[in-house]
Amino acid sequence: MKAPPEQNAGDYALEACNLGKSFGGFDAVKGVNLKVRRGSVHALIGPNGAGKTTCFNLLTKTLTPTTGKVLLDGKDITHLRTSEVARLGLVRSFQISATFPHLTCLENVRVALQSGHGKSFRFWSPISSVEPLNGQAMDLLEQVGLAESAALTATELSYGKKRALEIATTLALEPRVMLLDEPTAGMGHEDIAPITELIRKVSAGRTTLIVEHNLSVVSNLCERITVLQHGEVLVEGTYDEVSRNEEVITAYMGGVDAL
Ligand SMILES: Nc1ncnc2c1ncn2[C@@H]1O[C@H](COP(=O)(O)OP(=O)(O)OP(=O)(O)O)[C@@H](O)[C@H]1O
Repeated sequence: MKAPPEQNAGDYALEACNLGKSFGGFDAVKGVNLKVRRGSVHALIGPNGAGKTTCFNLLTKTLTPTTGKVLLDGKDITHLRTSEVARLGLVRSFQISATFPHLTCLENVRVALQSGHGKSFRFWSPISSVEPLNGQAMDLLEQVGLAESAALTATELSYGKKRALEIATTLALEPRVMLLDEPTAGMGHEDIAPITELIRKVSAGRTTLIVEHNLSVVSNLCERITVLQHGEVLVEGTYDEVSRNEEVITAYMGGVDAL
């Protein structure tokens, strides 16, 4: 039988090597090895308390690991700050609370563009200095289906559209590797399909890692899935592989029909 092609570091945009995090002696994440293939959408799933958020925060440099390394395009970024890794193209989604509720969609995206250009947002910036960003901001709103909502404030948007706005502000930072934390959390059924399609669309040409509880979104979107349990990797594979794995069925859901 022909051997599978060798993978090399260049095949992976993001890697965790023996990643660990202890909180006061409690190992929330232990010895995690994760390789996110360039151009793929990869999910991190697991039961409550499995260590997904801690792992996500380690990868996005919001937390400093107790052990191990994080590599971006093979480069060790373990000791860089979030802002430094963002400049290298690793960007995590903003939470809804991080969008400015009383600014319009256009203004929110413009703020993100300004921060991407290395300028901090100033409410007193003369309008003439930010207007050149309007075209770019409108393009981003167009990409996420919010062009017609450009003049609405974030508070006037439905929950699903707020998430789309959050994705537009993430795209404003020109991510090559995009990390999305529970993009469908708290969403009504009607918003899940459009946001899944939006993530599929904006993931094209990028590498995406998502932490997601909704398994139908994961099966729909993700080529590879890593299952965490008790802070460790239980299994990694395609959705079909992990959903048939006995250990995953027992550990993750406690029932054969659950996945
Ligand atoms: N700052 C902290 N201090 C102490 N323990 C923590 C801290 N953050 C997380 N933990 C613990 O680490 C473990 C993993 O938590 P984490 O939030 O990463 O899991 P999770 O898989 O994201 O869970 P959920 O799906 O419920 O959000 C849990 O037992 C949690 O209580």
